[in-house]
Amino acid sequence: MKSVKNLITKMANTLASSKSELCHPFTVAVEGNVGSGKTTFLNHFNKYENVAVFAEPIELWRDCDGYNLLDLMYKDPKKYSFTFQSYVQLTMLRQHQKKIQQPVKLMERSIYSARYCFVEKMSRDGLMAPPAVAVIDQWFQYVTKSQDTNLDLIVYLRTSPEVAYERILKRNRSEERTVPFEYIKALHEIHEDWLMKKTLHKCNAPVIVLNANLDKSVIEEEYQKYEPHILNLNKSPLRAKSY
Ligand SMILES: Nc1ncnc2c1ncn2[C@@H]1O[C@H](COP(=O)(O)OP(=O)(O)OP(=O)(O)O)[C@@H](O)[C@H]1O
Ligand SMILES: Nc1nc(=O)c2ncn([C@H]3C[C@H](O)[C@@H](CO)O3)c2[nH]1
Repeated sequence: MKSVKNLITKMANTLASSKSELCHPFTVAVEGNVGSGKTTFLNHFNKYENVAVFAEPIELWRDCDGYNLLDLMYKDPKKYSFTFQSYVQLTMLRQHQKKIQQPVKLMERSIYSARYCFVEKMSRDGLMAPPAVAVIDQWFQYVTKSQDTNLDLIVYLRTSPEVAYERILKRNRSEERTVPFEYIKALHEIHEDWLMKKTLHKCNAPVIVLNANLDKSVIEEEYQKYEPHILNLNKSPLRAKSY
């Protein structure tokens, strides 16, 4: 009788853990400077069927009811920073909320880097006035406390500003043509403070750091080195508590 009871308990626990995985997949955010190679990294993981990959919703930012908010932001940041970040925060929330069948969710950036890196930079540069920052932050605090935006792992594609900038020029995205090196350098320092020194804002998950300066011809090995962590093959313990 005892063995049947144990068997039923075991089955119930297995069911519960698989159900919880369906509701709360192991969620990984790939973070890094502009041009650090996030899209390229995501493409490497697209081949795994148990990973749902979500690229940054840049096409939404390029066409919000017919407006290219990304272009407007880069062309007139003082006028459009708040507008752009409001929409980025909404679209990133939607990415966090997307339900998947797979056990692992891999996202390009997150609602956290939008707030902690980009809004931070706009605030420092006086491109977003303090009242506007306060409103963005109130939404950010409310959303990250009331919705499941938790991350289980952050992959930091760490580049030098010089390498990132060189790649931006080579990719030649139309909206980024006016982006100066100083912006990329400052954004690099903000990522370093957030993810390496952990002196800026909260770092909401364990961070693994990849040397994203490595050239395309050899970087696959760097990606492969961390696959067990990213695919959660070691079945990490229960999810971190909500933030
Ligand atoms: N390891 C690498 N070596 C050389 N070039 C690379 C490497 N990774 C990416 N690139 C190239 O650099 C450019 C930027 O790469 P990618 O679009 O993946 O960066 P990203 O982090 O997604 O940029 P963004 O933040 O702007 O979306 C692309 O032209 C890409 O082909
Ligand atoms: N200002 C600002 N806030 C964000 O939250 C944000 N997220 C991404 N980006 C910019 C970087 C690339 O040009 C392009 C693609 O990543 O979009 C952002 N820009």
